[in-house]
Amino acid sequence: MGSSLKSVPKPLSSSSVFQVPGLDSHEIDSIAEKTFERYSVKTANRNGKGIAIVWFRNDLRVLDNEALFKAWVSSETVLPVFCVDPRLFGTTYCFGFPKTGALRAQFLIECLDDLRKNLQKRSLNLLIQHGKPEEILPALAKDFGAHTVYAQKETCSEELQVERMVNKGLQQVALSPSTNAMNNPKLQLLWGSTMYHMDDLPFSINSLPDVYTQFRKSVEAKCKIRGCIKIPESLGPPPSIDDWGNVPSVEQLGLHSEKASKGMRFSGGESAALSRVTEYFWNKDLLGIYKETRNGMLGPDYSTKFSPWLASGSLSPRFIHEEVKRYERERQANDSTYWVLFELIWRDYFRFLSIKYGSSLFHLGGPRNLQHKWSQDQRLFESWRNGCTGYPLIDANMKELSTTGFMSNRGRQIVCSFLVRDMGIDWRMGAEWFETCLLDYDPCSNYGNWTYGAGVGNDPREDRYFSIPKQAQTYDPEGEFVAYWLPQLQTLPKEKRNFPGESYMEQVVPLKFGNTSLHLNRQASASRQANFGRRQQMTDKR
Ligand SMILES: Cc1cc2nc3c(=O)[nH]c(=O)nc-3n(C[C@H](O)[C@H](O)[C@H](O)COP(=O)(O)OP(=O)(O)OC[C@H]3O[C@@H](n4cnc5c(N)ncnc54)[C@H](O)[C@@H]3O)c2cc1C
Ligand SMILES: Nc1ncnc2c1ncn2[C@@H]1O[C@H](COP(=O)(O)OP(=O)(O)OP(=O)(O)O)[C@@H](O)[C@H]1O
Repeated sequence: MGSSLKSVPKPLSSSSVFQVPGLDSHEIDSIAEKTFERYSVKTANRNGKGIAIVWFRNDLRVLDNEALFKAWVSSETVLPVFCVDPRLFGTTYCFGFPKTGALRAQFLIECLDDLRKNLQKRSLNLLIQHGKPEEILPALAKDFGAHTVYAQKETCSEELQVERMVNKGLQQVALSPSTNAMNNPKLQLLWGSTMYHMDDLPFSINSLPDVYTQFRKSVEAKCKIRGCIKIPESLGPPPSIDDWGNVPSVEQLGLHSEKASKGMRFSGGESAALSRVTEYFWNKDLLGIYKETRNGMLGPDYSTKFSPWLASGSLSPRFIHEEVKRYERERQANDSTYWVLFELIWRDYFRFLSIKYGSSLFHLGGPRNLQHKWSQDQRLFESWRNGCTGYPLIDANMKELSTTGFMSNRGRQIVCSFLVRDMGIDWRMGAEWFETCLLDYDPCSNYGNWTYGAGVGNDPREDRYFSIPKQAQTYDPEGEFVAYWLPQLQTLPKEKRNFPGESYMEQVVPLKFGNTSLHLNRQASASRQANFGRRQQMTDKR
């Protein structure tokens, strides 16, 4: 990587906001319309009876949604439901941060608006109810006499617990004396979140390789990525419902509305997701240089920015795969076009790891159950969280996170390493703060990457130290990124912006391996490696 970082257009002014995708609402509607047309079928075999419910979770899309398609095939009427679960707006497990920050709540609201609109175009609607799925779904199944509730399968314990309770609630419907003898509703969970289908893996989940490369090579050699599920032009008729419920406002979710005042502002929803794919692959033709730009930090175009839509399920990874293949046929195939799939396989891998390792992904010792003395020093943690550590590269990244709900992959690795290695802070504090803020929060990718960053993940080789001076020199050599987020650095000469000395703020901790020159870092590192109780590498590759 290093100096070969190719650049893409970057923000010019430090107060500009970049809408992602950067298209107006007419263009977005038109791209969504055309994509839906390509993925629509005029007729499909519908042979079911009665009513089926679709319980939308993290699959807020119409295209390539197996739960929606199966519900349609197996019924005469589909009832699509989203439950605004109050637990999602509570607090994180250990440290009591908001479970969903205002920026992600806003993104979710836009996803729901768009999902409703796209269902309405296909003669359906979205019922929005406030409350717990285990209370809402059995009540609806009973009232409508539904035979099945279809939903996308999740893998982490909080979601699994809800699945169990919904299942139990549905069983009780069948036992209730007032229930029609025919009404015995079932919960049918379908796999849908990954690019490679779980049923197609060449090994059982318990035998999932602990080394990513082994996993990747094996699935690439032995599995085929399934095609997207096409959608019937009409999903109607809709059930007869007087009040379909309103999409909530941020305030109704108990949060204060926030909008990114600078940096990127993402538009939620499937239409925006499909438009971002078109913008990045086709309009701007950036897919062909992705591998050379992906380690950037500034602006919307150094990487795909698909993650917020993938996390909410507004975008199917199989759709991205089909678009990559189409681009390779129609434009060019090179390392960059492959590399987007390579990264999506990382995403799949973390999802499958969450099944193999269960709750240990969230525990301090991680999947390897390593014991290490961690600090929970509040002052240090807050300086990290608020972007006041005295290290511009850390502070700029943390300000981007709280202002926009996004941070580059490079930034995430650097701030994670700093919190864990240089500050020695309990990694779960960082992971929970990410859980609050990230638009793309996904328990598997978030906690999976944090356990790797903290050196407690399943693969001991993913145990890395990121040297801030080296990262700054390599990935922000002219200090453009730090000056964008920390305008007080703009007047400094470019080479000083990441190393401002006393003209910036005091550094809250010294770096574990020194912070003056790379040469010194390497010398110092040799003598201090033992501190962490295991081997740490001065490598940047990922
Ligand atoms: C500490 C830490 C926490 C993270 N938390 C999350 C999270 O909660 N949700 C999330 O989606 N990603 C997370 N990531 C992974 C990665 O940083 C983001 O997926 C990526 O920055 C999103 O930007 P992009 O869509 O432009 O990515 P691109 O570079 O364009 O990559 C394309 C897609 O590949 C996937 N991908 C890329 N890198 C990774 C990775 N390391 N792990 C898993 N999937 C990857 C994402 O789905 C991404 O959208 C985390 C990484 C770190 C180091
Ligand atoms: N989707 C999720 N997002 C965030 N955290 C999650 C998610 N799913 C599970 N967790 C976390 O996983 C952890 C383990 O949950 P679980 O109730 O299974 O714990 P456990 O194995 O009994 O652990 P313990 O005894 O330490 O509480 C909790 O911290 C829980 O909040």
